[in-house]
Amino acid sequence: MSKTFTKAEVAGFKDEKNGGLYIIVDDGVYDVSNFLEEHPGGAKILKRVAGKDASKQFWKYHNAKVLEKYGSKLKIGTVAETAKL
Ligand code: HEM
Repeated sequence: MSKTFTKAEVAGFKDEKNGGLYIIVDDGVYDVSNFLEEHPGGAKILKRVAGKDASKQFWKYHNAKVLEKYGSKLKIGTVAETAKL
């Protein structure tokens, strides 16, 4: 089940009580709604970047193994626009 999202659509998912929390890492969209309590780095930091592109923060604290392990569980789609300025 993979969907294509625009960044604007992902931006709408930043509230636990209102649809859930999505974050963007590179060109992937991850639903971290049910991962908040499980996240070793804490729920607070994920809530802070919810709805946004958190690639920079993600790669600061994790390596590719993290996405290999959790990616299939949390990834719900990809972002349509990948252009970086
Ligand atoms: C798909 C999303 C994410 C997953 C699956 C994930 C998973 C993990 C895992 C498994 C760890 C344990 C350390 C390790 O094994 O490397 C961790 C630690 C951590 N994560 Fe995340 N994380 C995600 C997103 C984020 C984001 C977006 C941030 C920052 C905004 C963040 C900040 C941290 C921090 C600060 C730690 C603790 C590092 C430490 O104590 O050394 N994580 N995360």
